[in-house]
Amino acid sequence: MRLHLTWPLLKQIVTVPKICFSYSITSRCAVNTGCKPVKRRNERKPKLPADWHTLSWEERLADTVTPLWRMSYEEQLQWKQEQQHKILLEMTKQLAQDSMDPFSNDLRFPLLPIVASPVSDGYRNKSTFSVNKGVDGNPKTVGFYIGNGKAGNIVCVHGDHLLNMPSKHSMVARYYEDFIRLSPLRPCILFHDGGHWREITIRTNSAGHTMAIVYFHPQNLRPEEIGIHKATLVEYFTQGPGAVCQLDSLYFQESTMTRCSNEQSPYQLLYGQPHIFEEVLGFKFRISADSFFQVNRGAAEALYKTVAELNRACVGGTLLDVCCGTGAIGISLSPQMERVIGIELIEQAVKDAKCNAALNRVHNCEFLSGKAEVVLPDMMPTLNCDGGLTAVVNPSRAGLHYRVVRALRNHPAIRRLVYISCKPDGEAMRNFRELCCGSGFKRKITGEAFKPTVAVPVDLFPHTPHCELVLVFER
Ligand SMILES: C[S@@+](CC[C@H](N)C(=O)[O-])C[C@H]1O[C@@H](n2cnc3c(N)ncnc32)[C@H](O)[C@@H]1O
Repeated sequence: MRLHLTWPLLKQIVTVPKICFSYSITSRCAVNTGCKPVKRRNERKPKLPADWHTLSWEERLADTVTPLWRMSYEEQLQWKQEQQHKILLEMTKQLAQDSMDPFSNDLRFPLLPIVASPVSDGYRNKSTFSVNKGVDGNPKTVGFYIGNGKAGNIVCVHGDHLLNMPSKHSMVARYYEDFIRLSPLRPCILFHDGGHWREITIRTNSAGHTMAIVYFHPQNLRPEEIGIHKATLVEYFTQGPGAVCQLDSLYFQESTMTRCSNEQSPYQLLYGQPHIFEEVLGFKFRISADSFFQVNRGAAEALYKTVAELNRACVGGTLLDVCCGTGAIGISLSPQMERVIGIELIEQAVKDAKCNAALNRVHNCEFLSGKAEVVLPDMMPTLNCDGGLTAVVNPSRAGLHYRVVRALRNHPAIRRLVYISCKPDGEAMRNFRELCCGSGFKRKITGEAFKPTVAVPVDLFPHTPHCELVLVFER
């Protein structure tokens, strides 16, 4: 379809993108979390078909970002259960080595059946699309990478066919592609090579609201020049072809690094509502552009219910919600606790968490801003532990800093700790060993060792190899 536009800033003839509204996915997990880059080499994935390089680009992309897509959801759950069993066996082996106990190749605690996601398709509420050279060589293609920079074989493929993203995300990405193709500015593919248009992140909620965040490299443009392109972008999405996306918020970030926090470079609201809201377990959550929120709302409810069940033994005391994001775990557990203290690195997320407590009339939660490794060790000695003290930790893939584990372990009042990890075979494994090792293992660990007592996988990421593992440690 060709449209003759009359809107002032882009008076051109535009071909509206042919959009296949099925599903697609982001190539990244949590972003803006301040975590270290993740090594993907050791990731557990099913083997690719032998003729992988003869497959279509779409199949190769699906095999890269949703490698379980060929299996039924039942088979996926079984596969994940087996993977979690292997990871926990490896953990048991490492813990046995640390304590010089014999290892008999069995788990010494129950691994409960994986909790399924209530929705297996189109579940993502956040996706980040890259800009790079497409299959046809067009450098203004918005999608997901296949290949790698070192080998120089990156191809950016549209993700419309992928199974885990709502069609709205593909739609906004396609219109963003159309917009940048109309723009006289180049895409920013390699930072040292110039160009401006970078990724787009799209967030949606169950009420159908949509937030888009456009990342832009300013290079040497003057603020007034950038202002013209921002105005063009707003016009495209409010009065031009992109208006069909019905964005509720449009943000813009001038970013010269792969990831910038709001403090490093503010998220500029160009249009609409400053926040997106979501409801989880009857609580309402405000989510800012920079804040983490679990990508699968329905499965997040299952996760938080699981944590609440496992925390039952600690009802009534104080809960430390370490790496609390917008306060989802602490607030959802607040009815069973006397007091909740959340700690979070991202300032916008802490503001959200405080607002969320107020929004839900929850009066027993407080949220502290900063690195857990700085905040927690100073706070621990001042805590009133009458009624008991417990912790739920849910760090990024980078795991907890050693100082956090040490502060938790050295506090005698903590008898039970719930560790939630989406990558238990990564840095979290180091934390499991630090929690369970003998006192002499590392300097200044004086507290009694923990032991794993039960594990429950919860599937937040159907079609991918990942799930969340909830692991309870007690002493
Ligand atoms: C996997 S998210 C979990 C968020 C929250 N528990 C939830 O369920 O929504 C991890 C969170 O840890 C935060 N984080 C990362 N490094 C941190 C640190 N050193 N200290 C405190 N928080 C940190 C991230 O900003 C992110 O919000």
